[in-house]
Amino acid sequence: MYENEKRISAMEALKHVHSNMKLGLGTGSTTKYFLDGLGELVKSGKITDITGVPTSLRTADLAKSYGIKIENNLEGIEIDFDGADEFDGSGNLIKGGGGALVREKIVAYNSKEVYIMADHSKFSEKLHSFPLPVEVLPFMEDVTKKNIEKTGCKATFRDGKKFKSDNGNYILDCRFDFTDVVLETEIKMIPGVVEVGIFSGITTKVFIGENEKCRVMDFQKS
Ligand SMILES: O=C[C@H](O)[C@H](O)[C@H](O)COP(=O)(O)O
Repeated sequence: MYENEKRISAMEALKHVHSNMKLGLGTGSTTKYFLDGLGELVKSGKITDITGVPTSLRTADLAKSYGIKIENNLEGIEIDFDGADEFDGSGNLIKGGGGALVREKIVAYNSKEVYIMADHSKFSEKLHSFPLPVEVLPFMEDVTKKNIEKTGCKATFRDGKKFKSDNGNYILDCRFDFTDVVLETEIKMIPGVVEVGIFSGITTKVFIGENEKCRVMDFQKS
């Protein structure tokens, strides 16, 4: 869905990459357009000396296949490029639809700039349309689920517990009427919760594909 808009947003974001940069490399289908484009530039030698910090095993594999140097070292990341499942007018995000939220949040938090690429359908005035992904430890996970539900949602294990993250944990998809960003800390306080897919105060730009064009929203990292 909206593949062309995803590609347009990724190509616009890619214009901010030049030789000799250290980048955060996100996960998902929109980021894949970015990585494909970056890979072409690297392979053709138009851009050189790119180091990437990947947010998932699949992103690491893809980047390596393009000859992009991979490093698991957070120091000096200039821009993190990633997608989102939903975003609002303040740059708050819901992430984790692909199960990569833990590593994505670590990389985003430690990057100077965070550029999000998305098609227009991911925008909501108030975050509500995408169920909030929460990563939980595979230990007493049914109790963790019940405690999360006390915050006002209906939670479901992704693929009935068949899905495990790169970190070996379960993902709960939590359906709220409205995902208030204050839930990030409330849910994170629950024992057994590893990370919450609310990214607040972390985005610096959102590239939004709208038909054949790209609109850019700017924010300050808090
Ligand atoms: O865990 C996955 C990530 O948060 C993705 O960035 C997010 O799900 C968006 O993915 P896509 O670009 O495929 O819609």
